[in-house]
Amino acid sequence: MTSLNPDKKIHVAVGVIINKSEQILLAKRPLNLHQGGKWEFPGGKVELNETTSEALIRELKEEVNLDVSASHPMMEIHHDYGDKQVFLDIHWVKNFSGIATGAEGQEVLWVEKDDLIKYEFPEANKAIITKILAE
Ligand SMILES: Nc1nc2c([nH]c(=O)n2[C@H]2C[C@H](O)[C@@H](COP(=O)(O)OP(=O)(O)OP(=O)(O)O)O2)c(=O)[nH]1
Ligand SMILES: [Mg+2]
Repeated sequence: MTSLNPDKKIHVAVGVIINKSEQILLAKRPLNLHQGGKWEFPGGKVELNETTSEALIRELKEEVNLDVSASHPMMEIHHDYGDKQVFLDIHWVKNFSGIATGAEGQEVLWVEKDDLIKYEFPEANKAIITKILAE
């Protein structure tokens, strides 16, 4: 990222959503998107004048139809995919209601923490999985 192109790095709000059974919600990225076909933690781009928590509330309603009441910072990851540079601002989401559904037609799954290693994620997510398993 250079000062001449401050918008080049995409600020993404990412939610590690945990239910009462300690399972974590995964969604499959649509094939046509960047890193398509891989599993992700739901989330999306933070808009101007929006906090990460606000972006998560909006994105998790849009993407998986959950009503989030609070989220808490977990970690930040800067990653360069070559074709795209991302700043992932990852939050824990433990306070929510509703039934998770792929509101945009994507596959969604509640997964046991120990099973996370069985899924294919974008490269930047490795550190997130490590952190979840250390909890
Ligand atoms: N949501 C999410 N994005 C991730 C994860 N890991 C990872 O590298 N990313 C990257 C992939 C994308 O380059 C970027 C998310 O951007 P996106 O374009 O899908 O954001 P969005 O959901 O707001 O999509 P859009 O509707 O604005 O197009 O972050 C993850 O676990 N969850
Ligand atoms: Mg998204």
